[in-house]
Amino acid sequence: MSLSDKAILVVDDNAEILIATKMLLKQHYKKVMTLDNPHDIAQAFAKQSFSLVLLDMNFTRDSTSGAEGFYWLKQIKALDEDAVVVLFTAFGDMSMAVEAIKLGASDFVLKPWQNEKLLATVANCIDLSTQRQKTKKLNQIAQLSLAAQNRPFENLIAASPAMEQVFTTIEKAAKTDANVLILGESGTGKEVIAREFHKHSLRAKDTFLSVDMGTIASSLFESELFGHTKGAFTDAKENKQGRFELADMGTLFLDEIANTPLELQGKLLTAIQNRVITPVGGSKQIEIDIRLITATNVNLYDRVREGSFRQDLLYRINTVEITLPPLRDRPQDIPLLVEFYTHLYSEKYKLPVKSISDNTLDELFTYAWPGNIRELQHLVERAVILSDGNQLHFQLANTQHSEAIALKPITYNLAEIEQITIEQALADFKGNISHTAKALGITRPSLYRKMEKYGV
Ligand SMILES: Nc1ncnc2c1ncn2[C@@H]1O[C@H](COP(=O)(O)OP(=O)(O)OP(=O)(O)O)[C@@H](O)[C@H]1O
Repeated sequence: MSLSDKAILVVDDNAEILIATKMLLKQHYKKVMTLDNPHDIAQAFAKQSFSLVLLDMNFTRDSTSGAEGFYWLKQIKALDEDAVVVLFTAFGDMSMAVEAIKLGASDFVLKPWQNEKLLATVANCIDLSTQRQKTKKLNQIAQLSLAAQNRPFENLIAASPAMEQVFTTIEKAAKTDANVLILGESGTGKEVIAREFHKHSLRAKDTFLSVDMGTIASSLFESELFGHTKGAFTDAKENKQGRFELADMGTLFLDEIANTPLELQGKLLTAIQNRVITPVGGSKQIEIDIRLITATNVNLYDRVREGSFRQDLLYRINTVEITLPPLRDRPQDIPLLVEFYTHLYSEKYKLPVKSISDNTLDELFTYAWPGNIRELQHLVERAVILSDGNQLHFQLANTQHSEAIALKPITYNLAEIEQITIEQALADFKGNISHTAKALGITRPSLYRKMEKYGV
């Protein structure tokens, strides 16, 4: 029989009772600690958490009132409001039992005890403690409205070669616990890809917890990530688990990692490196088992050079690094995304599914998509609602491929520029002559002639 690793604390002033309970419990539980002086309880709690405390009711000689037991029970609850305490007494009666339960004890055991009965009570109470922890964690996750987001993501549209590469990386790395850093412009689908990693990982059945580091007030960073104990600061009315603890056994996704204040980056690094955290106001270290995925739309390497992001942290989080291409570099995905979102929003708003003209599609191919897929999604939604007739019309901002605007031509020779543009367009449209010709604003025969002329 394998021993449970739940920790139990036994507090009794009678040395024989401590020896007997320890011998009995040690057959089933790896960690059994005994104390003959209740004044040492706080010190023991500062060092580790206990799944159960067996507590005597009377410590002073000839005392039978149980008042001491009640006092120490309250002290334990003040140290850890979730502590599961079972009271022991040789002089127990029903009124004492009721009083103890009212004060937060989980059960009551009369001395002398029967071994089987004591073991059954301990096992039940430990189950209760585990259940209580789980419920608390689920409630907190639900409060963060993350439970709903925990469903697998089904709407992943991608057929471009650039995205194929991303999928190959996911296939290779998802089942390892390697830290993943996802880079890419805003709206390119970094969170979608993080969820995809989780969905294909060995932790898929556990929580995927997403934290937007850009929205946490800097004063609350530490407590949001690592939790706090009751009274750690003015508003800390009760113990609260941080996101690292809530994501235990699952995946923690830290979005906008570049927003982590420099003074907290060291603590983050220690937590990731040692897999332990210390809640604010607490002294106990808590072990955590998470898979870490981070994302950012800024250049972290530049941030390291500027001194606003720690290099050691970067090298800790980027074991696997993925750069998501902007939408303008994956034109093959545009028609698929438009079609997907057209159906989605037509259904949502109970409107007929409209088609898209070739001209409009051309406009979408040459558009720069500064907001990437998020922008496309919103534009399609608006077009589904507002377009007259049976075709979709898009209200595009006045931007063209940013590279075309941003980059100076590498040559001023018009023929060379034409050749480079044709080669680039052919690569973008994966050799599709119709789409390339449309994007270039020429006919298919004209494109063939030019390809022949330049030997493309
Ligand atoms: N491949 C895809 N197929 C369908 N929809 C997608 C795809 N990728 C992203 N989206 C949608 O685009 C929107 C933006 O995606 P997401 O939030 O993952 O981007 P992000 O890169 O994390 O953005 P930010 O940097 O602003 O946090 C979401 O509504 C998401 O559902």
